[in-house]
Amino acid sequence: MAFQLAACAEMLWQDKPMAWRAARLTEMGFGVGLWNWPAWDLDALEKTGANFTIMNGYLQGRLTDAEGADMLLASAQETAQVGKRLGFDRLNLHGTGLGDMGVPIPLIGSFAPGYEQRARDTLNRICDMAEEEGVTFTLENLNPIDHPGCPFRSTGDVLALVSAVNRPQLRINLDLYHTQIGEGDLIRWTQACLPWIGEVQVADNPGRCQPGTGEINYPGIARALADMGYDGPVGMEAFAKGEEEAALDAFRAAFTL
Ligand SMILES: O=C(O)C(=O)CO
Repeated sequence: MAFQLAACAEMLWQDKPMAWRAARLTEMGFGVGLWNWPAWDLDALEKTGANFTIMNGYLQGRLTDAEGADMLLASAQETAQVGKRLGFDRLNLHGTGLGDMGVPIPLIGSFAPGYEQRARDTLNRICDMAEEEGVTFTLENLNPIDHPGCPFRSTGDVLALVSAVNRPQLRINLDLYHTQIGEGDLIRWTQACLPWIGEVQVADNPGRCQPGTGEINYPGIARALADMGYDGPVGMEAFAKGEEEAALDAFRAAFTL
């Protein structure tokens, strides 16, 4: 059983240019995940020939009201254009942005009554666009401590929405670091999400560093994923404790069966 391993370049070698990081991950045999595309030099990234796996969209708007939904659809479509240019497999609808003064704000939801139906309608519009563009979006579970106020602060929220929309253009980006903080019970949540998983993301807790630096039994999770028949993407979205190369080797070892 071989998983498709990738790592988030944003969190590694933070003193190096992004294209350098993408090239280094490629040399080491990993796919490349990225955040925040407006800051990047797309030409330089394109030249790396990296296998770009998942990109956090630079999103504006909201899922849950007409005006916000139009904005969100437009920014998801811009994300799709950048994603297609670099050949990303998945585009992540990230639930928060940074407002004035760097305070996190919910971008794609709200807690108003009835928000689920409006959110489903907007996600269906995003799926229609994704079908035309030939791209896949994911919705990621976040946790309420790192992302207070975010509507998708539990695995259950994300599972409920993605399973209700139930379209191939919308998958779950199951982030087990966030699940661990929010809910725990990682293997049961993975099993519940399995039919809709587009990617599994990993980091240990506390500290959000590579597998083996905290309390999560990632080799056990890798075995459970294999037993469930999952052989899809696993992305390390984590800081390196120590040297990046050693952190990536530890990640690879945890997910090599
Ligand atoms: O912002 C976060 O915490 C993320 O997991 C980004 O994907």
